[in-house]
Amino acid sequence: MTAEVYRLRNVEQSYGARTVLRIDALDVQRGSIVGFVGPNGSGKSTLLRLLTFMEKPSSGDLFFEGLPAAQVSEAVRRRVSLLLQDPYLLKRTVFDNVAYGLKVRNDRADLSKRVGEALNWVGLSLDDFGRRPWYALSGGEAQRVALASRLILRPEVLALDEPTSSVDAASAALIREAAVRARNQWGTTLLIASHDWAWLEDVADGVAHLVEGRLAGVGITNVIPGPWEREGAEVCVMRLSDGQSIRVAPPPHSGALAVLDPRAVRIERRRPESAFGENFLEARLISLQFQRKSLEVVAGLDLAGFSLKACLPAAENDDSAFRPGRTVWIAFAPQAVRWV
Ligand SMILES: Nc1ncnc2c1ncn2[C@@H]1O[C@H](COP(=O)(O)OP(=O)(O)OP(=O)(O)O)[C@@H](O)[C@H]1O
Repeated sequence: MTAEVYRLRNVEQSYGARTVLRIDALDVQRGSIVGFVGPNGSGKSTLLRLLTFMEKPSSGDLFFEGLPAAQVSEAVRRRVSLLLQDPYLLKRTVFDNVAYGLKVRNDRADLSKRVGEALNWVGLSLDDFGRRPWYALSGGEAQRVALASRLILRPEVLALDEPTSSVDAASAALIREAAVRARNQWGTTLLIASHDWAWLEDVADGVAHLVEGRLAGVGITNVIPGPWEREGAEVCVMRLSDGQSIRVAPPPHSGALAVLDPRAVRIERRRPESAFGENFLEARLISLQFQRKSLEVVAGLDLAGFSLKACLPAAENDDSAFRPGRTVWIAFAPQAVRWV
């Protein structure tokens, strides 16, 4: 078995004449947790459908465990499971829903015990829920039953598409714990599309940012939205609604995305005396979030209506100089902006 469970090269997905996903390269290691974040319509669900064999890419190479996707057997595909935001349950009891996958596989040994265990993983008991029909469940319970019906199969890959966005906080916590436990206990590779950025940053080995169907980067990333205007041959400008502007080198082709590493953004408390060669902009500090893994503090900034992130080493904020609500100055070099 390869260490890489997925390898994608130049994968595109189009619907009619519209290309909605264009992934140049993506590798996923076995047993890793990969998060996918991005605005609505950026292609997260489409990518998860390709990775779980629900759809075939329009073009490009998708390898699963070293094999081209088209050659992956039905038995192997069944070890890959997708949980959607709105769970689909069979019009049967909770027990039947959770047991269904095992029955289809003709694997009926200790059925009740295994259904009970799978339900326990998501905080439900067989005694209380086993005989309940599908319609007598809250949204959070239904989502947990749907997850249990996948966990009982001990999937090799579990893809979760916005698994917690329409459930309450208690159900969300149970879903998050059960998914991570599957990875820790069985080595299940987790692919998670979510707007829960804080959770992904906490548990994922890498968080991939999708913007307009393309991978804008892995880790905390800024995409500067534009629109960009040419100012001579060497400079492109984005004009903000408050009169400020951002200047960068021109893109290599139209349609490229401007990406700015948050570690390349400096935050200053006062207006700098000289702005020569750098972008200096007034911003409002909205949030500060400590990252346990990197020991950094991520500052969320509002810049005339669009948000930007900057990383502060934790020690730098010892004197609480930066507090949410304050006006600050941010600085970054034009060359810090990459085009992808
Ligand atoms: N079957 C389809 N036919 C046509 N267009 C589609 C189809 N599926 C997705 N799209 C389009 O592809 C783009 C990406 O959609 P996708 O659902 O993958 O985005 P997403 O990042 O998951 O969005 P959200 O966060 O809103 O769930 C959207 O513009 C969507 O309208």
